[in-house]
Amino acid sequence: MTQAVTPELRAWVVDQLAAGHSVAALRTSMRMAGWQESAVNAALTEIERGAASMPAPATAASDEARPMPWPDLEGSPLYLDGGDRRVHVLHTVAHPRVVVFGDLLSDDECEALITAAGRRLARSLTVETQTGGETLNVDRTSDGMFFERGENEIVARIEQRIAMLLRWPLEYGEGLQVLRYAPGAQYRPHYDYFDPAEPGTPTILRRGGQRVGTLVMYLREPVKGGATVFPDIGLEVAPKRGTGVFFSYDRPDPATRTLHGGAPVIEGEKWVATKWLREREFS
Ligand SMILES: O=C(O)CCC(=O)C(=O)O
Ligand SMILES: [Fe+2]
Repeated sequence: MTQAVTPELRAWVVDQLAAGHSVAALRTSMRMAGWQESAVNAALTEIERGAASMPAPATAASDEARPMPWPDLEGSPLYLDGGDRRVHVLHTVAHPRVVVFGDLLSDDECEALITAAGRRLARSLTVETQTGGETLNVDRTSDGMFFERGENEIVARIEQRIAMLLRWPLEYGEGLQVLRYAPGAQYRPHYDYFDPAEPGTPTILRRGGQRVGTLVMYLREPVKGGATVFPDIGLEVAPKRGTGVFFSYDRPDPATRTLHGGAPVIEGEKWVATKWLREREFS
């Protein structure tokens, strides 16, 4: 039996959204109230269609904690269960919310990602050269590519692990991005959320909502340089292979103190894989 979307349910969802509750929080409440996933999806789709033409609420009126991707650090554990792997908790910061994971990826997993991504990086660079359409972004001088979610066995396994560690549905994640930094390459300090003031942002948000968390995983260590830096708090995370730095941000605002960047690589090559998490399903 499929549950129908009643006018009451629809009205309730509209009210909750107007009060500034996130879609992720609504999904959780609806599921807890016994609504089937299909009814939840149908209601949200219907309302999203209507909401596209409505102004967004001016501010998130609620002070209530909304669900965020974050590991269970209750009792300050040294290790976390990543399902198929025991992951180390090396370092945490409260504001911004940062956690550094050790032994998140095996050496073999790092190499497999580099090999799979490297083929595609080479190809995309060739295409750019052929068309002459290479655009040089001075803020980001690395080369990158995206995997599809679940594209191959390694990617799927890592995505599963991340979902379990961060207690965030796999479907809310973007495809894994791989970046390669040659000597001199860097990623200047930036925020990963989409700037609400940019004209293109509402369109981007239609697919999965805002970004709420970033996990940067180091696949290959440079010889020198290449730390992930958080200038607001003076934190530098060393790009150690297999380690990952996660940070979350509950609103698209510099007050989250999530300004971060990739410092210039001085010697050697740095490779990272980045997983961005959205507020809701990214499809
Ligand atoms: O390479 C790094 O250390 C940071 C990467 C980053 O900020 C990103 O991928 O958004
Ligand atoms: Fe970033």
